[in-house]
Amino acid sequence: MDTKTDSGVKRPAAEAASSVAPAGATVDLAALRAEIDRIDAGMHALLIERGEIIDRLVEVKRSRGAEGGSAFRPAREASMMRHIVDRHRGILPLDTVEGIWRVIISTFTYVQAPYAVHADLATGEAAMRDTARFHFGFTVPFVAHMGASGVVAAVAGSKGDLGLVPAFAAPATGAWWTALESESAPKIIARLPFVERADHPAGLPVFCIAHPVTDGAVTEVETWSLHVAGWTAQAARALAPLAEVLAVPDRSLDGAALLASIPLGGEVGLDTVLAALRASGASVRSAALVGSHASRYTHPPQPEPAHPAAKG
Ligand SMILES: C=C(O[C@@H]1C=C(C(=O)O)C=C[C@H]1O)C(=O)O
Repeated sequence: MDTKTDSGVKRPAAEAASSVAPAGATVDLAALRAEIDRIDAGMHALLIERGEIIDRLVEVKRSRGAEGGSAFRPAREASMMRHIVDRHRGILPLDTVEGIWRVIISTFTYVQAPYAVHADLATGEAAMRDTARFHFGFTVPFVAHMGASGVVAAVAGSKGDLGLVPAFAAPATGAWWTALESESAPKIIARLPFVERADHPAGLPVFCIAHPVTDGAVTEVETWSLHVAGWTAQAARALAPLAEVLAVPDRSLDGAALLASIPLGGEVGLDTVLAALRASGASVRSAALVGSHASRYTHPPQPEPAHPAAKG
C-alpha cells in the first residue's frame, strides 16, 4: 500500500511511518505534523505582525522627537525578559525560550535603528562571543576589540552602538569605567544576562554601555566610579558586604579606581559606601555616576529536560 505525504509524493506506508511508531499510527503522525505546520505558520504570521507594530512604534517615537541613537530601552527589555521566564512552562528549555526572545527583541531594535555590538574579548573570546550572540543574535553586527577601552571609544564615536565589557574583576580590563565619567561619555545602561541562573548557557556577566539613555533608562542599581587614596585590604574588606565593587589598584598613588554598584532605595547608599571607605582609612578623591541598570534578577537553575518518551 502506498501513502501520500504532504508534498504529494507517493512512498510505501512502511517507510512513511516512523520506525518507533506502531502500525496504524501513520495517520496520527501526519495529523500531528499538520498541527505543527499550523503552529509554525501562526508563529511566523505573528512575527510579521510584530514587525508591523514596530513600524507603527517607530512612527510614534519619531513624532515625539525621540533622539536618533540606539532604540534599545533597558527598562522595557529587563521587564519583558522577566515576564517571559516567569510565565514559561512545558518541555522547551528556558534557555531556548530566553534565547529566542533575545534574538527577537534585539533584531527588532536593530530594524528600528541599525547598531553594532562592540565587545571586549580580552578576558576570553569564546565566552564573550557566546554572550554577544545569545543576547543580540547574528543579524546585529558584532565588532571585536582587545580591551575594554577600545569598546568605550567605539561606542563614544558611534551614533547608537552598544558595548559589552566584563562585569567582573579581570586584570586584563583595567579601570575602563573612568572613561565614562564625563557627562557626554557613554554610560552603563544594562547588566546582562537580564535573568541570571547558575547554569545559564551564556552567563558571562557583562555591562552593556551606550550613549546616555534619555528615554527608558532603568535606575534600580547605580554604578559609581570612585577614586580613592589609601586603598588597603582593610578598605576592600569594609566594602565587600556593602556593594559589589570592581577595583583596579593604582600602585604609584597607593590608591585605586573603583566601580561600585549600589542599589537605589536600599539600606546601603553611596553615603554608606563612602563612610565605610573613610572609616577604613581611605580617602575618597572623587565620585562620579557612570550609569545604572536593572536590579539583578535570579531564576533557579533548570532541571534537565526529560521527555516522557525518554523515561521508557
Ligand atoms: C519596541 C521597542 O524598542 C526596542 C525593541 C523592543 C521589542 O522588540 O520588543 C523592546 C524594547 C526596545 O529595546 C520599544 O521601545 O518598546
